[in-house]
Amino acid sequence: MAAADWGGKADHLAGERATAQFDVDGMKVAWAGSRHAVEVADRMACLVASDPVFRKDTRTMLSRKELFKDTLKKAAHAWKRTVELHLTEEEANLLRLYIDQPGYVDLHWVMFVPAIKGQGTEEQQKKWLTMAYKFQIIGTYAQTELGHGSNVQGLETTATFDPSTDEFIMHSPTLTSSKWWPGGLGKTSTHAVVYARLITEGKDYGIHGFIMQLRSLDDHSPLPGITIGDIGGKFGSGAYNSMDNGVMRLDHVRIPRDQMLMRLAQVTREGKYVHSDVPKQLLYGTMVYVRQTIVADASRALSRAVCIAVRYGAIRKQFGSKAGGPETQVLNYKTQQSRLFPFLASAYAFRFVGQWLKWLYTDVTQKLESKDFSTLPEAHACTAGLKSVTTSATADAIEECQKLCGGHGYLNSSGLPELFAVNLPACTYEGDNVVLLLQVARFLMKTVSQVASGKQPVGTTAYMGNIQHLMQCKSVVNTVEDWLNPAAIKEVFEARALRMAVNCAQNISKAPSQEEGFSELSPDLVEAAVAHVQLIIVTKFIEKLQEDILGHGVKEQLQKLCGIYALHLIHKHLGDFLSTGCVTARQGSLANERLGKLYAQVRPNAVALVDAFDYTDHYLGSALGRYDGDVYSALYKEAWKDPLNETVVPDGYQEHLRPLLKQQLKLSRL
Ligand SMILES: CCCCC/C=C\C/C=C\C/C=C\C/C=C\C/C=C\CC/C=C/C(=O)SCCNC(=O)CCNC(=O)[C@H](O)C(C)(C)COP(=O)(O)OP(=O)(O)OC[C@H]1O[C@@H](n2cnc3c(N)ncnc32)[C@H](O)[C@@H]1OP(=O)(O)O
Ligand SMILES: Cc1cc2nc3c(=O)[nH]c(=O)nc-3n(C[C@H](O)[C@H](O)[C@H](O)COP(=O)(O)OP(=O)(O)OC[C@H]3O[C@@H](n4cnc5c(N)ncnc54)[C@H](O)[C@@H]3O)c2cc1C
Repeated sequence: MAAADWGGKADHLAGERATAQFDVDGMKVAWAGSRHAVEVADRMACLVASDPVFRKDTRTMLSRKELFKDTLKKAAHAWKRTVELHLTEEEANLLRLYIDQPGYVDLHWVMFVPAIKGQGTEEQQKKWLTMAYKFQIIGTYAQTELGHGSNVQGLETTATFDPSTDEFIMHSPTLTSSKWWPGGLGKTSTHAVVYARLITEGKDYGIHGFIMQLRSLDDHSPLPGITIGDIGGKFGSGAYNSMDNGVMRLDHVRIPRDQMLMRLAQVTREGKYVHSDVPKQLLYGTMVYVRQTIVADASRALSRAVCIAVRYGAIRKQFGSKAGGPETQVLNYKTQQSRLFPFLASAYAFRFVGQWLKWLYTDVTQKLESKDFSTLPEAHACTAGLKSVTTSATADAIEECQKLCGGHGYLNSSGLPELFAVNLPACTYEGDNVVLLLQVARFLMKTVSQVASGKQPVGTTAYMGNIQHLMQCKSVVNTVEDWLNPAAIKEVFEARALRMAVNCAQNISKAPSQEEGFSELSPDLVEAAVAHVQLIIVTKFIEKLQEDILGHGVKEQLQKLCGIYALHLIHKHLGDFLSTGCVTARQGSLANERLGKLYAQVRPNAVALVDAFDYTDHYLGSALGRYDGDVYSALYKEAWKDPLNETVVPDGYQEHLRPLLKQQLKLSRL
């Protein structure tokens, strides 16, 4: 597909593609998850790339107002095409993804609709989702406030029941209770699920969700008592500035009682508070759903950055033989490989763990429907932990890819600054990554204490049941080749994760109270949580390799990437592995030696491995990452599109530059 996009011009990367030792189409299927997934993704990517309305090559040069209007235009056009072409939900989601411009529709589909699905009664779903599915209303998710984001229980907005009118009075009692951040709230949304403290019969029952209409469906003006605006420009050009993140104050706004989302709890006509038999944590269910989707987003963002850096690294040449021979492709430098190939491996690792997480989420949702809530804590820990580890690693990697591309990586036309700016907030939204890792740590501490009392852990913590062995085992690795053994790799990751968790639990137990111990040890707990999450990623990669993987050489390449993913973590976190006694210094250096060999084996396949991501030039949006490798022509062409180049002599010359130059010239003649 990318070849069609490239239009049959010279392929500067043909030599690189010729050295691939595997079937790229087979790898595309492994990456996408199925042949069907490749086909739909291709079709939707081409639809977007071939439609002039979805152009984005000058996006970073637009003013905020122009960018916002462009987003409205693209969203409306996407909806028109969705209806005209009778796209399925899967196709429509992909269309939105390839348009690649954050906007109100993300919040509408990814949070507003799921919040009503998860927290609304059947009747409420029927009423509100019917309108939402037809875009008769546009919704957002208004939880965070100026004063509180992470601490959801600390939110201040109130919803006070008035039995005399059968209404809730929605109110922002303080400046810090202003809703702050919700996407689409600023200028677009007509409705929102608003989270507020429910007060009835004089008692505060904590945070609950309410559906509120915010703007008139006739002229879009805010309804009486509601003050709304945009919170202002954000990091970088283009990027997340297409989104109208908003601020909202409510002044005693009345809504009917039946607009409280009543699946988890109800308020009766008389004002009695009644809690259902479902756990109250389901209030957080929308966040669990979105965290799961963010892992897939992270692998996509990381793979885009890696695709750009690998292709450019194969084109870019610096230095050469002293005898005047050809210069060296920068991708051939070992330092470049050791910085870049772990990201290539991570992109595949995050992709596969994201596919597994989607399965886990579906499984938990089915269990919840039959009132089995037993796997909810694990689903929370897995989504929180994986969201955290994958988004942090992705943001760091995109930044490093910019450096890997040298000066040209710093240009907007490389695509990397925008990719970084748009993915950086994923470390914060849907839960700050450190706050989420502390949730994982809490789950681990509980599991350790259950193991100590003889309970057998299940799922992703099942390894903790093997405590006798894992607390004292020594790695069996004796040669460089031994690090090829998945069982040997898994064992050291399990031992490291368990020992770090047990160390924390033991140290907490020495503190005056559990709470003080947890707080004092929180930096160690975060590291223990990261070790546990990295173990999940490594394990799921190893399990993926046990599946039927079709295509010549595909499995072999994935085995190498799995090795790189695991061994680069051992290298990076060697302190953990040494201090917990899981590996010796010698085994650590054997792992590093193995890593070097794997980099050399991946090198001839690097360009083909990023081709397998199957991105169009439109989606990649990078002069450096073009499929045909014609980097320099593209950079040169892109430069001339800058508004500064619209005139040869710049605006401001007559007022500021000319007088200065004339003045200095006059002075020099005196
Ligand atoms: C180059 C250009 C590219 C352009 C790209 C363009 C487009 C992209 C294209 C597509 C993108 C597609 C999709 C994008 C998807 C999403 C991104 C879109 C938009 C992002 C919008 C962002 C939205 C938000 O941020 S919404 C607000 C989110 N807020 C948070 O996450 C708050 C975090 N805080 C919490 O979750 C909680 O407060 C807390 C930290 C968990 C603490 O909770 P609290 O109740 O105080 O209690 P505890 O006492 O700790 O816990 C009590 C008990 O409950 C358990 N618990 C907690 N949470 C959960 C849960 N979620 N599920 C289950 N159980 C939970 C907890 O463990 C504890 O249990 P215990 O008592 O047994 O220990
Ligand atoms: C681009 C973007 C889009 C967003 N979209 C939405 C949206 O649509 N709807 C919505 O409701 N919200 C949205 N948000 C808000 C987002 O969910 C919050 O910003 C996020 O949950 C973090 O909360 P905070 O800003 O209060 O950070 P804070 O909690 O104030 O974090 C500040 C620092 O304190 C640390 N910290 C906080 N608590 C602890 C603790 N217990 N222990 C240790 N360290 C701690 C954090 O690690 C962080 O370093 C969005 C945010 C962004 C950036």
